[in-house]
This record gives sequence, structure tokens and C-alpha cells, in this order.
Amino acid sequence: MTVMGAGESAKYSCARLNDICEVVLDLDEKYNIERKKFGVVTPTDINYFKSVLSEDRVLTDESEVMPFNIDWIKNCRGQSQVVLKPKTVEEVSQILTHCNAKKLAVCPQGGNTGLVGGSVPVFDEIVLSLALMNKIISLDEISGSLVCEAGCILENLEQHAKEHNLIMPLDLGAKGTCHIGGVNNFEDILKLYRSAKLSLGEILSAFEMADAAAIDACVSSLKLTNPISSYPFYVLIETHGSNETHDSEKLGGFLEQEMASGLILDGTVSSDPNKIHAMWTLRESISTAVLLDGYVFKYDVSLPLKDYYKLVPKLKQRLGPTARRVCGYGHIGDGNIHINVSIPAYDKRTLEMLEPFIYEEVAKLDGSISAEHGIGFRKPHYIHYSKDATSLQLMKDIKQLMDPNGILNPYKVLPD
Ligand SMILES: O=C(O)CC[C@@H](O)C(=O)O
Ligand SMILES: [Zn+2]
Repeated sequence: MTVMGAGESAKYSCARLNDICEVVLDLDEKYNIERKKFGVVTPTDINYFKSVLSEDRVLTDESEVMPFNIDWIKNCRGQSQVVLKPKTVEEVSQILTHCNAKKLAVCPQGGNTGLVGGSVPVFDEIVLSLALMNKIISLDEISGSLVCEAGCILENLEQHAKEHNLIMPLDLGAKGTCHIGGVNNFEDILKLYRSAKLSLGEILSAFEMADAAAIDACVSSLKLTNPISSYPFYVLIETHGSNETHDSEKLGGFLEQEMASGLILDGTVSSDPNKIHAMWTLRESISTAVLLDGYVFKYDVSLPLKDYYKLVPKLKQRLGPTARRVCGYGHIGDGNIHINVSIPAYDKRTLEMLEPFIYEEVAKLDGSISAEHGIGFRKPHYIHYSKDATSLQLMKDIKQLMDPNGILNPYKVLPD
């Protein structure tokens, strides 16, 4: 079964966003940073790349290069003039040897679905697109190990694993039985989570939450259907064990118990793939739906569960009417919350109200400033809120060892 993943929602949102989002700010303009002293690509370099790759895998035409310069949420735009599309490790190696000798900076790019500006160039770094490195090399059915190239997309891996009666452990699409419910306050969600872990144990495969503002974005902007009435908070609970009848009986029993206890006020449950798909689409479309408000500041932080939702009301209060929407949603099971703040159009004053405030608050609560989206371009200067000087030095030493000229994805992850 396929559930809308990041790639699919990206395609969908780009079509919609093209209509509403004319302004993408260049990264140096937005963040006021200076280009480092890397080499500049010359016609000789281009000829060399064409000799390594076939001509059609060296893109220099502005319109062809542009999509590789802009991230899918249209938050960041780099200024690269060359995209290279290797097909083999040997080709990558030849390109990087050349770039290293000439000190040409390189931005490796996968699906370009990143949310922190890590996947697009900042200045004129060469984009090394891994899109054509999409071969599955081997699958050991006994150990369950799959070896694949770096540009494989999850959906294809999922399909391949399925043909061998296996699933991807990162599988976002294998759904068993799914429930979406309305729960009154955040404390109830935590009680429900504890209870779900106790009652459902090993078959609990997802426990997601979204607040009313997040679901409202899907309903009002994307016209998706919310299968239950309006509540301040929603949870999506999914079970995925080896015996479907047993799993749905177990989930059914749990839901009955928690509806009687009042922790769940309303809900719908299904094992029908189409209905499950609709439930996940609602949850996984929030990210895209909020983008249609205008400009979105996206935060991806992890917090101790007792404090998981604390920042959302705090930010609402801090921003007042400046914000069009402040919403929180995410993966309770992982302790990750996505806080999205939307405003009609990009505005530096709002950015200054949000940062570093939000990271200071996360640090006070003993959380991490990056949960699952990474540090990318947007967070290196805040990494010290979550990592101490020793850890940072170790990370810098490893980077120095592997990339002594610092040509790989400069301006990202580690602060200068
Ligand atoms: O856009 C976001 O902030 C979160 C995206 C994604 O990680 C999700 O869980 O929906
Ligand atoms: Zn997420």
C-alpha cells in the first residue's frame, strides 16, 4: 500500500505553490553570508565533466539548473550554474577528485525534499544530483540486508522488499490497522500514549498527534476531509503486527476501553487500505497545507514528552496577530514535534522574534534543536544549544579528515 510520502506531497505542493509563492530569497541575501574562497567553474571544468559523464548529464542551461537551486518548500534558493548527474560510484569519484584538486565546492543532492536548506546550494556550488544512482544492488532474504545506491527512493525500496515478502524498517507505507481520534487536551494525549504502549505493546507502529490548527490547514486549504468532528487535538494510532485479525481485535479492545475512560472522545478505525490511506494523507499533508498560508517558518525539535507541546502556546502568545497560524504536530512515539508558524509573506522581524528564542526555550527544556530534519543551512549557528564544544570539535575533526578542503556542502551543519 502506498501512503503519500514526502516526494509525492512535494510534487503536489509545487504545483500549488507556483501559483502563490513568487518570492524565493537567495540564501546569501536572506542570511547575509559571504562566499568562501572556492574556485569558480570554468569552460575547461565543464569539458572535463562532459568527458566523464555523457553530455546530457551535465546541465548548464539556466532553466534546467533552476529546479536544483530551489528547495521544495521554496524557502531557499542557491545560485549554482552546473548540475552533474553521475550514474556510478566511479563517476562520482572522478568528479570529486577533480573538484577537490580545483577547490570547487559541491552540493550533493538527493530528492531535494529537505526542510532546512541542506539540499540546495548557497552560492555557485556544483550540484551533484544522485537521482540516477537509483539501483538496488542486493537483497539478502535471510539477513534482511538491502544494499542500494544513494539515490534510491523509499517507495521503490518498499516495492522491492514487498516482492520478497519483506518490509522496509523505515517503511512509511506498511499499514495494518489505523485509528484517528479526537483527544480534549494535551495531557490526555500523554495518558493515551502510555496506555497504548501498555495495551498494544509490540504491535503499536505509529502514534502521531496534530493540533486543531494543523488539521484545519488540511481541511481549509487542501479541502481534505476530517473523518471526525472538530477537537483541539487529534491522534493517529496505527498497529502493525503479524496477525491482522489479532491486531485489529487488540486495537478495537484498546479503543473501546479508552472511549469509555473518556481519553478518546470520538474516532474512526479501519483496516481498509483506502481508508487508512485517507487517514495518513490527512496527517502527512499538514506540512504542505500550511505552506499555502504564505511563508512558513518550520521547526523540528525534540522535547521530553511532558513538555512536548509547551512551545506552541508560548509562541502563539509571543507572536500574537503577526502569525497567521501556529501549529504543532508530529511523532509522539519519537518525541519529535514540528512547529510551523505561518505569516502572509517572509518578514525578517518575525524571524527575529522566533530565533534564537525557540532554540533557547528548547535548550531550557533539555530538548534537541533538530529532531529528524537535520541541521542543514538554517541551524549551524544554533547547534551549540544542543551540542557541547567537545562534540562540535569532534564533528569538525571528522569532517576535516574526510573533506580537508571543505568542498562538500559548505555553509551547512557545522558553524565556522
Ligand atoms: O513540514 C514539517 O514541518 C514536517 C514534515 C514531516 O517531517 C512531517 O512529519 O510531516
Ligand atoms: Zn516528521
